[in-house]
Amino acid sequence: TRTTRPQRLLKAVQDRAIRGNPKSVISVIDHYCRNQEWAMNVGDEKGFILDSVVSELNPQTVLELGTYCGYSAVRIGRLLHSGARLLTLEFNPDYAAVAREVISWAGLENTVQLVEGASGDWIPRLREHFGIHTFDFIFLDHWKEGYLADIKLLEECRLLRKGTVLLADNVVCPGAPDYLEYVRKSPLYDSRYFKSHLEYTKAEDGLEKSVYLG
Ligand SMILES: Cc1ncnc2c1ncn2[C@@H]1O[C@H](/C=C/CNC(=O)c2cc(-c3ccc(F)cc3)cc(O)c2O)[C@@H](O)[C@H]1O
Ligand SMILES: [Mg+2]
Repeated sequence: TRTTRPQRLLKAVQDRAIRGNPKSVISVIDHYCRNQEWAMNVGDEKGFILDSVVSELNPQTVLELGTYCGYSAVRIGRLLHSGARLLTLEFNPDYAAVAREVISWAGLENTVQLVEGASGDWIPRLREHFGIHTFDFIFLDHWKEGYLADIKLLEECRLLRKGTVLLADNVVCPGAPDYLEYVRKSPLYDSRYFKSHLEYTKAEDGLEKSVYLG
């Protein structure tokens, strides 16, 4: 049977990227998705904003919701200092299998841990299962209608602390209106929009950065 888009993206990484070199994995995926086959990675333009938020924060514990092919897990993981860890949740086993290969090709298997399953099932178990106290940084990039439920669940599970930064992809395209309204209205958050473009296109999109005030 035909290969899937994630499998073709992985093949491009294995054929063209240098093993153990996250920067080359990122540039191979961006080149492939810009020139051969679009895919819903955060991409290079919004990725640059993601990089600056992570670099400024220098987080020790990071959570990502929605791994897909592992592009943003590699983007974030490459910037983490020794001892820092990224947990990334992915419920589609085919995407998870591709993402594990991409993360391993980048040489980040000791920094990035992919956990297979639904965010709603796993968030309540992260503390007891992984010994996580609170997260320093959270990247939301899974189904857009799931953003709001998951941020509320993270609050309930007390996995946020004063200063935890949440960064949400696609708040304009495809859009996450209920999430945006919540973080912009809630006194619990100090929220700011970073205008950018939908990956590999000229369409508007952007990232919402929300700091939990506790
Ligand atoms: C509750 C739960 N738990 C665990 N994993 C979960 C999960 N819910 C979803 N996932 C996983 O996360 C990824 C899903 C990503 C969804 N992203 C988008 O839909 C998306 C779409 C566009 C887009 C924009 C314009 C268009 F015309 C078409 C598409 C751009 C983007 O950047 C996107 O992120 C995917 O790997 C899915 O399996
Ligand atoms: Mg996205």
